[in-house]
Amino acid sequence: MLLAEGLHKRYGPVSALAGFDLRIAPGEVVGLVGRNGAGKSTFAAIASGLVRPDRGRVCVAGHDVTREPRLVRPLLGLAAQELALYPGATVIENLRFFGGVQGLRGRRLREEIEEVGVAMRLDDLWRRRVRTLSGGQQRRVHAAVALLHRPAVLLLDEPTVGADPASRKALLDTVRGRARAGAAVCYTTHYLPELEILDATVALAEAGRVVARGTRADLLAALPRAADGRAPTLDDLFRQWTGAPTEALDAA
Ligand SMILES: Nc1ncnc2c1ncn2[C@@H]1O[C@H](COP(=O)(O)OP(=O)(O)OP(=O)(O)O)[C@@H](O)[C@H]1O
Repeated sequence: MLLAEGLHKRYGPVSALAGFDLRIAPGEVVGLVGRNGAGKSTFAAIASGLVRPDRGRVCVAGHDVTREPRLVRPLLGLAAQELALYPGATVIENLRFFGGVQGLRGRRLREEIEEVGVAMRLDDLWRRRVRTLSGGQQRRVHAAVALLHRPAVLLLDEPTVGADPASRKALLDTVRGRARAGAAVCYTTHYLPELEILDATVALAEAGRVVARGTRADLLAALPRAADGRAPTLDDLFRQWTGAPTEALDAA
């Protein structure tokens, strides 16, 4: 379980988070959406212990991310927006290295690499150096690293950027499977149809806070019907809070 309470973070004059609260239950996928600069990546960086909040706290399974990093680290898997891989090493060398950092050894390491590699369609790429892969392929390896040790909490920040349809499906299926197995997942995206595929609940961030939170059905039920009687959609929800046109989501 992940619990973020009252997070504040400033970068000089910029307020990145201003009272950000979020709770994610085991087995739940939360789709964290919001326009550029709303604070989504800052939240992921704080929740994974990479950045300290000015105020507020994040707990994973009851442990404070800032105060108890050694306890929390094995429970977390982060695929940040920026790739963190060794470009001169092969795919399998990267997975072995990062699996080892997470404490996987021997047979368990081999089995987890095999499983995540097949699930994420990496099996043709094992011996390729990361720097020779396409952007979408690199992002797939990056997400595989986050999944490798079966963390209780997964933080995935726009993991499908640049993914072709088959790779997108592979990743979404894998994430859904991990949630069914009990992981709490925070999934950031600008592509709202992914929330349906993941059967995600929604957290909508705006100006450093979560301004709407709930199941898709509950949030949509609270919206008025359009003048033409059309049932409201997630795009309508997004537009109501951010004023941003829907096209901005797909273009992002
Ligand atoms: N390291 C940093 N230094 C200065 N400002 C930063 C830094 N990181 C984030 N910010 C600022 O904090 C605010 C929130 O940024 P953040 O990256 O968390 O937004 P986001 O919701 O993830 O956006 P996007 O959808 O573009 O990924 C923005 O105004 C951004 O410019």
